[in-house]
Amino acid sequence: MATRTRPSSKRCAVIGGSGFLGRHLVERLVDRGYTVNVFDIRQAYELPGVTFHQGDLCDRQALLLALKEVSVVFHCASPAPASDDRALFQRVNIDGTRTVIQACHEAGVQKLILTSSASVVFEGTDIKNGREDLPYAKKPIDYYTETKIVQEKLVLEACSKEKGFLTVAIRPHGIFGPRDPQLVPILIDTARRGKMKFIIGDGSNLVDFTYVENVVHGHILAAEHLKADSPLCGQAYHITNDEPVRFWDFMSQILEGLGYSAPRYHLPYTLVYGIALLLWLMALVLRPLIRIKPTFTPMRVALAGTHHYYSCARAKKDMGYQPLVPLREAIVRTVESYPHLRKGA
Ligand SMILES: NC(=O)C1=CN([C@@H]2O[C@H](COP(=O)(O)OP(=O)(O)OC[C@H]3O[C@@H](n4cnc5c(N)ncnc54)[C@H](OP(=O)(O)O)[C@@H]3O)[C@@H](O)[C@H]2O)C=CC1
Ligand SMILES: CC(C)=CCC[C@@H](C)[C@H]1CC[C@H]2C3=C(CC[C@]12C)[C@@]1(C)CCC(=O)C[C@@H]1CC3
Repeated sequence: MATRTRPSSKRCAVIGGSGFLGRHLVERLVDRGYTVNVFDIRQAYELPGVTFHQGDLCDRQALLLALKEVSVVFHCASPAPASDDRALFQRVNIDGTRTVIQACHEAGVQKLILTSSASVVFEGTDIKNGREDLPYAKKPIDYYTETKIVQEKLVLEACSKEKGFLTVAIRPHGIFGPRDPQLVPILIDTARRGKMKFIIGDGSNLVDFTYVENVVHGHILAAEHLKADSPLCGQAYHITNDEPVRFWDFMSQILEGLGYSAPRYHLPYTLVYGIALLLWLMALVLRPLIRIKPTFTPMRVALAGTHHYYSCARAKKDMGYQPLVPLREAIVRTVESYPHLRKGA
């Protein structure tokens, strides 16, 4: 058992603090006067006021060292959705989260803030202004989502005022911003391979894209408002930019901002989804012989061709959330942060 001394409310740990969201969160926490322990499988940077603990979150002993004298834990580690590795998702998002909760108990941590995902309610069909009381997806669109659902339930069910252990889940959607290794790089890679010519469906589907600083703001508000007498205990909160945008307009603004042409030709949604499903099945059958990673997975086609935007009214009401950076400004900042992905660079 770890020795317990009274933790300071300004001492926190960020599990997954070397990742895209995690690092932005760490930087903001340091600005706000927190002392931060980062726990991650890799160390990606150095920062004054931050102590790194390298390890796998499934390793309780390693975690305990990072949680010593910590009162608030942010858990934003996960394998990347693109890894599509069921056993890895199960091990890290489910078994690993159980270990995180257990280690929090042993270390005397008072608050656990989980980065969940709005996709826990998404089944590949339209969601318009979805609220947190939508049921969890019965048929999640991939293993990542399947394990994010179980992970969220584990964390919210662990909330116990009696034990002095409070939990909350933040559900962001479509996080983007400087240093994101997914959205802009995937988009530009697709454009460079000449595959960004088509709009899937009629192009009118609205989606939430959330600037990383707004997601960070939601996490810190949640941590600071989470108290035994607050409505946040054991609840999930959507955090978005609160400006749903046409998926294809958003993609076009990033593409054009970086000097590429926006897609112009339309393809029927059901046709592209059917082809993606076929390719995915073929990849599954051939997996023992050869590992293929198709660009157009059914999950990606569903994300690109359906409405999926969420209400953050609950976060506004319970924790005074308002996005800090509007979408237009967020897109400008993001485009400027990727000079190496500019056409011709
Ligand atoms: N990006 C998005 O659009 C959205 C993200 N989310 C959630 O936000 C969180 C952060 O996402 P994001 O910043 O994009 O992801 P990143 O992959 O950038 O960050 C996750 C970090 O966790 C680390 N990690 C993975 N497995 C382990 C492990 N077993 N032990 C310790 N550390 C580990 C990763 O290391 P390594 O890179 O080596 O794997 C990485 O540094 C995730 O929980 C994700 O599900 C939710 C909604 C949308
Ligand atoms: C809204 C949301 C949850 C975004 C998450 C990030 C990624 C899932 C997207 C980032 C770039 C997107 C993209 C496509 C699908 C979804 C993304 C990977 C396509 C592959 C969809 C089909 C195309 O025509 C090309 C797109 C490239 C960019």
